[in-house]
Amino acid sequence: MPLVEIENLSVSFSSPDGQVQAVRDVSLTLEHGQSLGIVGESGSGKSVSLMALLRLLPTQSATVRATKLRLDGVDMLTCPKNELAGVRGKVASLIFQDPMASFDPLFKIADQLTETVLAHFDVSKSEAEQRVLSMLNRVEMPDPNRVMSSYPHQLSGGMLQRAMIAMALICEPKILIADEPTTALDVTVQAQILQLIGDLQQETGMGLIMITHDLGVVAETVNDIVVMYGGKVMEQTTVFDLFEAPRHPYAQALLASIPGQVAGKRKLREIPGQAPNPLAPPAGCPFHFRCEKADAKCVEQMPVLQRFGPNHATACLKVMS
Ligand SMILES: Nc1ncnc2c1ncn2[C@@H]1O[C@H](COP(=O)(O)OP(=O)(O)OP(=O)(O)O)[C@@H](O)[C@H]1O
Repeated sequence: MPLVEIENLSVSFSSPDGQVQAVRDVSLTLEHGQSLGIVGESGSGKSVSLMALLRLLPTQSATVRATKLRLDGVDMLTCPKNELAGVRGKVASLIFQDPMASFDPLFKIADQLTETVLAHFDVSKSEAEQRVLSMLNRVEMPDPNRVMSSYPHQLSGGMLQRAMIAMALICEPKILIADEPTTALDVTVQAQILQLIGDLQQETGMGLIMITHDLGVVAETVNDIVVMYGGKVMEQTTVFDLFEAPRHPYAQALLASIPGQVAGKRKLREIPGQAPNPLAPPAGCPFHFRCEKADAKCVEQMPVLQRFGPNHATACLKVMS
């Protein structure tokens, strides 16, 4: 039984300007112990897809449709509201870009982590404190004893991010969902944190979904990858295959935008043009406005994901023909 099963997921939001079509017919699966990156530029529907899975979207404005939405076997579409927090708490932990948001500024790090342990496990306070210290060591926190007695504002960005990872992992989740976990950090610290997340995923055997706009971020941390654009999946494959032979013109453009990939230059290459308007998505391929290969058919016809071998699927009319 897969850890995550999302099938034909569509999400829209009602807004004063109309319906925002945030996610359109997205399907993806994650097996236990596997790692997946969801990549795409801002607004492509990455976070909303995962928030829909966890049933964390605002019920007043969001309409969620799917033929399957399962987390560790639990049907999240029919799960009673009063059981959702329990399912999420037992199965999934989330880490975000802003670790400050996960901590209460008024309490010491040790107290907050210890409370988390006590809420999840039937252990004594001193045992919980031991677990916290050992987890801080595991996330390679510098000077963990000092960190235990510090308030959140006394830690650097990198240390806070390590503390948030410790808080996420101390619940022993079956899946860690990391949404742009390193965007706010400088490049050296970013690399250390990504390495840490990758190592911990291997060590614990938990599943990992890494959401990012940066292909470089997932290259070292995950095995499989979903490339999203305009609320849709454009390409689905292994990281290795994507880097070796990207098929979709958008995936090719993303790869070309990684510093160092463009013949000798270390400058980010922008993809010219604007993302599609989610209030009025085009009938055809959402990337056709910016695609050098697009023709009249791409403007009218929505490409479906087509398989090329066991591990590679692409939604592009030009690749099929
Ligand atoms: N609560 C909401 N109400 C209305 N629209 C929303 C809401 N949340 C997200 N959206 C819209 O849904 C679309 C997809 O957003 P989403 O956050 O999933 O993008 P993303 O790919 O994760 O990008 P980012 O990296 O910037 O978060 C965007 O157009 C966004 O404005």
